[in-house]
Amino acid sequence: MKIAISSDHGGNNLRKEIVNLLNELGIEYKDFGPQTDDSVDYPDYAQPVAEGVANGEFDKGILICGTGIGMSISANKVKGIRCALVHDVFSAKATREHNDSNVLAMGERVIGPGLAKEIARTWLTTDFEGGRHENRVQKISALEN
Ligand SMILES: O=C(CO)[C@H](O)[C@H](O)[C@H](O)COP(=O)(O)O
Repeated sequence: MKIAISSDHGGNNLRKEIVNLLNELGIEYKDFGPQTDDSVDYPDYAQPVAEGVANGEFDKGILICGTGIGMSISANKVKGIRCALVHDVFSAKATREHNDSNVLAMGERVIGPGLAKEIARTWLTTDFEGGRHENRVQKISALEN
């Protein structure tokens, strides 16, 4: 599995925590930054991650900003992206099983690093259930056309 990850300035600290988790789990990743704490615009950092997942270069993406909202709105503008904004472990599991979400968004100003790491771990290790959810995910894709 290959992961793309980025944040804005509001998500820098949590991004570093999640990068540590990816290292612990032995998961390959590309970190799209930012490399400084300067204020940046979240769509600029959502774009390479979302496009990289949509074009198949990466299997999944993780995006972090202050709330996760700006990142999730931006990512979901890219065709093929199903970005889930998640702040609890139940939803992390459900969005993989039911929605086959391919990007996870979280907010550093909303939850602490312990919970965020548990959410990311759950999201990364839960498979799509298929079955009745297959048709629903296809209908999401149909909305893009
Ligand atoms: O997009 C967001 C809100 O939906 C993120 O939380 C951003 O990180 C936030 O807007 C950045 O705000 P700042 O005041 O410029 O740090």
